Amino acid sequence: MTSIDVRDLTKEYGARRAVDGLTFSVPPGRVTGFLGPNGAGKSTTMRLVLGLDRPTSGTATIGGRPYGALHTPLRHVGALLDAGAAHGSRTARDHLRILAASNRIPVRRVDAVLAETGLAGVAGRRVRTFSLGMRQRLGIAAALLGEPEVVLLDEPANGLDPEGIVWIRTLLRRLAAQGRAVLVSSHLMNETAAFADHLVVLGRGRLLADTPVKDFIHARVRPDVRVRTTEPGALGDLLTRHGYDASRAADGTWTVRHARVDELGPLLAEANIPVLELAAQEATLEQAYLDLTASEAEFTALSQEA
Ligand SMILES: Nc1ncnc2c1ncn2[C@@H]1O[C@H](COP(=O)(O)OP(=O)(O)OP(=O)(O)O)[C@@H](O)[C@H]1O
Repeated sequence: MTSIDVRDLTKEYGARRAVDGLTFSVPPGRVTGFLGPNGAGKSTTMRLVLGLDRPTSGTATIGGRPYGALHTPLRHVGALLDAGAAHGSRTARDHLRILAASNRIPVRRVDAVLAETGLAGVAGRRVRTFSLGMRQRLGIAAALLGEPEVVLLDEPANGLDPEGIVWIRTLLRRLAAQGRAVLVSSHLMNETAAFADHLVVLGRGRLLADTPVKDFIHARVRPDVRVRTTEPGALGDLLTRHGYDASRAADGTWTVRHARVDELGPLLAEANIPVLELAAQEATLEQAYLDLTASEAEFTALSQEA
């Protein structure tokens, strides 16, 4: 079983520290979502893991070895960094055949990944005629060609239509269930919550969080409760008396902040307030993420420096 291990990793471009003392692991059998505002260092970290750039200090290894030390790396690590990477004048099938041959991957895998990524019907078309979504699928096909134990995907949902987004979610879950280590960067918070088990969050090159998705949301955002009643005035009084922070919408619905349904329900029953609706509003990953990264966004840093 192979994992990605990043230890004290730092990368400087001139005076700019893109990655700053980063330590985390991506273990097998789960999807790790890689989040952070623009410029936080996600792509740089992935490039360092893939040996496309040299760290200033620290290490990034796959199964304990740097990428450059792997023979036939596509058989160990599959990556999608830039969907534009395929040669436009080649057909999708030829592109994959060349990759397979140079990595000693059996040619039968070409048709297997074309089928897996929904490209079998367009395999004979030149890549330059592909839409962004089709290129994205081809990049994922290339990443999966060598049945790698480790998969890194940078923004794989880019350019995909809603059906494609559901497909990628299912694919990521399946790759993890097969025991692979999967690291996926994304800007789509709630989409990330739909496929990731675990999150690594960066801000300005530093590690802000390394935690299961569920804990991340629950630790940062306390849920609200919606209450509708035939007696909104009486409900307002009751909430005030018990010290709740609540607000009433034009249609009479109350939103009670940082409350739980099972504490409000008995309170309303005791006060004989008829309930039409009592529902928890689930906190989203987006809320938790914005809360965490609000002070970390690069534009904030820039405006402080200015
Ligand atoms: N080759 C390079 N030369 C100089 N600076 C670079 C280079 N690559 C990245 N940077 C800088 O390093 C920082 C981190 O960039 P990186 O692309 O890794 O962030 P990111 O989290 O992937 O952002 P995004 O979500 O926008 O893709 C940014 O400030 C960026 O400008």
